[in-house]
Amino acid sequence: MAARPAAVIVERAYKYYGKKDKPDYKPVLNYLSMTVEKGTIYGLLGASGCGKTTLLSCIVGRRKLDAGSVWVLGGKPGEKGSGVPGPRVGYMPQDIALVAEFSVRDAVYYFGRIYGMPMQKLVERFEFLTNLLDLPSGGRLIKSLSGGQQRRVSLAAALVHEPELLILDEPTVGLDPVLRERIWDFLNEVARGGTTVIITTHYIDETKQAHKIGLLRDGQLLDEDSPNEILRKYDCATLEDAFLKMALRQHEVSTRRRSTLTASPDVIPDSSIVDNVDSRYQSREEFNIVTSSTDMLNTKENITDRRNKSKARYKAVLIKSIQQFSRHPGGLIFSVLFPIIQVVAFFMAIGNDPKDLHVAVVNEEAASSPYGLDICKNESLVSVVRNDDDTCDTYMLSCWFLEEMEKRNLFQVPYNTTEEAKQAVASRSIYAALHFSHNFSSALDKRVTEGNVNDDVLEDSNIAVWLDSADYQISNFIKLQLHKTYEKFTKRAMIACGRNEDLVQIPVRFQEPIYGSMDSQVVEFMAPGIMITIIFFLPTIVTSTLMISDRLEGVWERSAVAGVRAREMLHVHCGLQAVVILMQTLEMMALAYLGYSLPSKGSLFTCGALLFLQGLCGMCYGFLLSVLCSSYSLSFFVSTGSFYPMILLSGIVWPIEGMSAGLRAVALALPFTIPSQSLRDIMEKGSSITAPEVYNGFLITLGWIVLTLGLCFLRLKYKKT
Ligand SMILES: Nc1ncnc2c1ncn2[C@@H]1O[C@H](COP(=O)(O)OP(=O)(O)OP(=O)(O)O)[C@@H](O)[C@H]1O
Repeated sequence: MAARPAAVIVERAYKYYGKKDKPDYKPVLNYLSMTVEKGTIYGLLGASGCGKTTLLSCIVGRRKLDAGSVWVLGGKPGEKGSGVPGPRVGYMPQDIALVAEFSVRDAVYYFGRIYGMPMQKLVERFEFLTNLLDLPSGGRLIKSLSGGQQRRVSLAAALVHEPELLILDEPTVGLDPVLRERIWDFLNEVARGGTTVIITTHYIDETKQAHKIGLLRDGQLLDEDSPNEILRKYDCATLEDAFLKMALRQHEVSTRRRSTLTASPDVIPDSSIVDNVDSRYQSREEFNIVTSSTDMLNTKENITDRRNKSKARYKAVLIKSIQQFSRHPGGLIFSVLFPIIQVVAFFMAIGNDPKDLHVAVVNEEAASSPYGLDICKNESLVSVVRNDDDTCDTYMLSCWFLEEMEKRNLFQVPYNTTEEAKQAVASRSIYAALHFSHNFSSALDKRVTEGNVNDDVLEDSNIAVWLDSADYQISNFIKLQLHKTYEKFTKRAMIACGRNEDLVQIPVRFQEPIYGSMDSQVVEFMAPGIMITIIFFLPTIVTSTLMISDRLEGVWERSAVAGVRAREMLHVHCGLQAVVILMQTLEMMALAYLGYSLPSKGSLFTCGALLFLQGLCGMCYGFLLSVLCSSYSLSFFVSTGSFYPMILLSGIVWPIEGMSAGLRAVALALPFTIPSQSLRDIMEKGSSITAPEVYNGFLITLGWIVLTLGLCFLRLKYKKT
C-alpha cells in the first residue's frame, strides 16, 4: 500500500480513571501509540474493557489524555477550528445514544441539522441510508425498535453528513451477516473516496477487510498492521490465531515483569509518563509536513459562517428538545396538568371545615326532666322567662346549647353516663364527650346573676368536655366551635332575659383586622407557599430528569461530538423551560385568583414575576441535581429528600417563630421561606416591589439561582472527565 498521509496519530498515550491513591488505579491506556492513514479503514480489536471506547473518546476530543498526544485531521481535538469535535467527524458510540422519543427520521435529521445540511440534501441522504442500512419506516419511534434496528439508525446518524473521519464503536454487533457485509462494502467505498474509518468490532473475521488492524489489550496496542502482514509476521493461517499468539506473548512479558517488580505491575511509574509537549509534532505545521497531511485549520472562519453554524445547531437542539418533551408522556403531564391538579387539590382539600363530626353528650338536665331527652326536641318546653322584678327564670338551657352546637356541624350522640361517653371517644367516630349537670340552667343562672357563688354551683354551671386531642386538628376545631357555640348560646339567653348580650362574653374584643379579614382562612395563609413550592419543584424534576436521561443515554455526549456546545444545549433547555414555567405561572395564577378568589391586593405582575423566578430557581436546582447525581434514582432521592425539609422549614406548615434561633436562620435562607412571605404580603397587604419584605423575596430567589448555577459551573469545571 502506498504511503498515505496520517489522519489520526496517537502518541504514547496514558489515560487513568479514578484517584491516584486508590488500589485499582491503573492506566486504561498504557503508553499507546497508533497511526491511522487517511482514506483507510482501521479495525480496532480488543476484549471488553481493554480501553477501546476510552481511546475513541480521546480521539473525538471528549476525554483528555493524562499524558501523550492525539492528532486528528491535522489538529488536536478540541482545538479551535479543528472541526473535532464537530462536523469533520461522524461518531457512532457503542450505546445507541439517540433520544428514545425520536422517530427514525428525527434521529437522522437531528444530526443532519446540527451540521447545517440543507433539507433537500437531508431528505436524499435519509433515503439513501434507509436503503443501505435497511432502516425501519421513518415514522417509527426509536424506543419501539429492536436493538439491531436501533443500532442501524445510530449508524445512519453517524453517516448522514459524509464526514472526513468516521469513528464507529461496534457498528455491526447483532446485525445479520448480509447486512454486515453490505456495511463493510459501503465503508470500503467511502474509504476509497478519501474518508478515514476507525471501527471497533468483536468479529475478528470481518476486520480482514480493513486496511490496518490493531489489537488492544490491557490498554496497550500489541501490534498494528495490515491483516496480511499480521498473518505473515506471526506465521498464522487466521487472524484469531495471530491474536492469540500476540496475547500470549504479552502475557509472558507482563508475568516476567511482575516477578521482577515489587510495586503494582499495572501502575506505570510517574517518571515514565511523558507530557503532552513530548509529541513528535510540536505544531500543526510540523504535523502536516511530517505526516504529509494536507488538512487545513479553519481558524479564520468568518463570523457570519460561525453564526450560521451556531444557528443550525440551536435549531437542531430546539427541535430535538421540543420532540423529546412533547412526546414524553411524563413531560406533558408534569408540566401542563400537574400544576392544575396540585393547585385544585390544594384548594379542594385544605381549609374546609370538617363536617359530620359527632360528640357524645350526657345531658343529665334533660334526662331528669319529665320528658327525658325528648324535652330538647320541643321548643316550647324550654323556657327562659324574664320576670317583672327583672329576675329571670331559666329552664333546660342545655337544650339551647346543644341546638346551637348542631348548627355548627357538631352532632350529639346521647349517652347515659360520662364513663360510657368517654369510652365512645375511643371508637374514633366520636371526637369528644360533653356533660351537663342535672341543674345546669339554674346553676348558670345563679352564677350570672349572683356572681359570688360556691364551688358546687360553679361546677354545676360548667359544661365538662373531654376531647380526643390525639387528633390535633379536629380537637382544635371542636374547641373553636364550642367557644363559638357558647358565645351564640349566651347571647341568645341574655337577649331572652332582657339583658345586654355582651355581658357574659369574654372582655376581649377583636376589631376589624389591619390586614386580612375577620374570617381569614388558613387556605389564604398557605396558598402563596404552596404555589411557590409547586412552581419550584416541577422544573426541578423535569430538568434533572431530562438532563440525566440525555447524559445516561449518551445523547449529550454524542451531540457534543457532533459539535454542539454545552452552552447551546443549556440555552435551549433554559429557553424552553422558561416558556413552560411562564405557562405554569399563568395557569396557577388564573386558578388561584379567578378560580378560587384568592386576595390580590398588590400587583399581579409582581406576584407573577416572583413565581416565574421561583420556577427558574427550581430549574437551576434541577441542573445542580443533574450534575451532582449519577442516576435518576439518586437525583430522585436527593430532590425528595430536600423537598420535605424545605417545605417543613418554610413556615407554610408551622410558623418559623416557633423554631430555635439557629434553625430559624437556616429556614430564612431557604428558597421558599422569605419568598412565600413576600408573595403573601403582595396578595394580602398590597405591598409593592419597593417594600423590603417583597424585594427580599426576589433577592433570595436570585441568590439561589446564582448559587446553584455557580455550584454547577464548579462541579463541571473540576470534574475529571
Ligand atoms: N468513566 C469511567 N470511570 C472509571 N472507569 C472507567 C470509566 N469509563 C471506563 N472505565 C473503565 O476503563 C476500562 C476501559 O473501558 P472502555 O469502555 O474504554 O473499554 P472497552 O474496550 O470499550 O470495553 P467494551 O468493549 O466492553 O465497551 C474499563 O475497565 C472500564 O471499567
